[in-house]
Amino acid sequence: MAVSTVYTTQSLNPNCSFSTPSKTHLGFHQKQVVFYTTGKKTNKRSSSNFSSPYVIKCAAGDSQTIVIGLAADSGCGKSTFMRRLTSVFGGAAEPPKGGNPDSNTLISDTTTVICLDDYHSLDRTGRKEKGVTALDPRANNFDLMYEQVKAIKNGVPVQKPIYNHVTGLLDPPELIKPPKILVIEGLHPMYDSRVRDLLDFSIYLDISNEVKFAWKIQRDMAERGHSLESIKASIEARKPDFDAYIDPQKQYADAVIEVLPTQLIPDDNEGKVLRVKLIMKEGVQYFSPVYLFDEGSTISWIPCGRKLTCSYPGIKFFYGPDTYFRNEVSVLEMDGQFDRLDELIYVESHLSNISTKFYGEITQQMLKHSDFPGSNNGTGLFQTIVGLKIRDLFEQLTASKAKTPVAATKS
Ligand SMILES: Nc1ncnc2c1ncn2[C@@H]1O[C@H](COP(=O)(O)OP(=O)(O)OP(=O)(O)O)[C@@H](O)[C@H]1O
Ligand SMILES: O=C(CO)[C@H](O)[C@H](O)COP(=O)(O)O
Repeated sequence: MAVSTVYTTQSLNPNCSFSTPSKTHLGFHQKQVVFYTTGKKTNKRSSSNFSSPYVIKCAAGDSQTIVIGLAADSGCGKSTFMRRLTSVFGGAAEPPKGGNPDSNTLISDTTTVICLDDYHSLDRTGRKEKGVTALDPRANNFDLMYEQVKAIKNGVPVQKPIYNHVTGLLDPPELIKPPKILVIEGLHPMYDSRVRDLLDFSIYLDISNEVKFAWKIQRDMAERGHSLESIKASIEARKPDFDAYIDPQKQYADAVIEVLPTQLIPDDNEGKVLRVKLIMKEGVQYFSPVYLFDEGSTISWIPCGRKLTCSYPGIKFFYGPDTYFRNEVSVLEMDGQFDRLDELIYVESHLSNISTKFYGEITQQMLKHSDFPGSNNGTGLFQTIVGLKIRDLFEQLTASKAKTPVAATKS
C-alpha cells in the first residue's frame, strides 16, 4: 500500500511529523484509504469504509485539551444534554463552518463535541452484510478513536472521519482542532480502556427501557412517521448488543443520570412523569458531589407548599450515600415535575456544591432553555448541574496545569 500525500496539519502544529500507518492502526479494514493534499481529495475512496491514512506524532504543545465522555444509547438525550453543557460555557455550538452539512460535530468557543458514530468502521450496508449492529464493537474502529482522541488531548489536530446518518455512508474526514474541552459522545466512550483512560470526566445517561420506549414513540412516531411496530422491533433488535456493550459502561462513569418511571403515580405507564437520579462517584479529583441540606445524611424532602407550586402527583426529593458497582456514591433524586420553573430557585437554594458562579444560575439556565426536553423535571435539572460541575472541573484542572511545568514530550 502506497501512501502518497496526506492532508498536512503541519502548518497548524510545527511539532508534528507523519508516518505511514501500521496494520494495527488501520485495524479491521485497511483496504480503503483516503489520500489528500492540503484539503484537496486526490484519490478515490470506497463508500463502504474509511480509516485514517496516517499516524501523527507530535511533541508537547503548551495547552492540553480536557476530555469528557458522554455515553448513552441513541435517542436518550445526548444532544439535549450537549446543548445545555455548551450553554453553561456561553455561546452557541454550531457545525464546522463551510464543512460537510451532515457533519455530526458541534463547535463553540470552548467546546468541541464529536460524535463517536464517526468511528463506525462499517457503514449501513456493511453492517447489514455482516449482520452486526452499530453497537457491536466490530462495527467500530477503536484504534483510530484512541489515536485521534489522544492526539487532540495532546494539542494535535486530526482528520476525523464522518459517519453520514443521512446516507448511511462514511464521508471524507473533517479537520478537528484541539479545543479547550473535547466532548466525545456516543455509544462507546468508555468501552475501550485506552479511550477510557484519556477521559478527565465521564457521564452515562441511563434511560430505563420504559422511558426509552416512551421517548422513541414521541420522536420516531410523532416526528418521523415510524410505526409503533417498527419502533418496538428496532428497540428489541438492539437490546442484546445494548446489554452486552453499552450498558456495562455505566460502571466506569463518574456521574450517571438514571431516568426511571415515577413512583408517585401507582402503575404509571405513560412515562411522562419521571423519577431521575443523579449518581455521583465519591473521590473523583476536581469533582465534589452535590448535596441536599447536609452532606452525607439521608434526606427525603417534599418541597411542595408555600414556596413551590405543585400539582398532582407532586415532587419528591431524596438525597443520600449509596454504593454503585462497588463504588461509594452520593445520590440525589427528584421524582415529579415543576409547575413553575421560576420557583426552581427555592430548590436550588437548598442544594450545595452546585458550582454556580452566582445565586440562581441553575434556575437561570433552566429558564433560558425551557423549551428543551426535560426542562420541567430532574433530567433537565441534573443535566444542568452536571454542566456546571464540568465547568468547575475544567477551571480547576486548568488552574492546576498552569502551576505545573509542561513536560518535555508527550507520547
Ligand atoms: N429529558 C427528556 N425528557 C423527555 N424527552 C426527552 C428528553 N431527552 C430527550 N427526549 C426525547 O428523546 C429525543 C432524542 O433526544 P436527543 O436528540 O437529545 O437524543 P440523542 O441521544 O442525541 O439522540 P440520537 O443519538 O438519536 O441523535 C427527543 O426528541 C425527545 O423526544
Ligand atoms: O446507534 C446509533 C448511534 O446514533 C445509530 O443507530 C448508528 O450510528 C447507526 O446510524 P444509522 O441508523 O443512521 O445508520
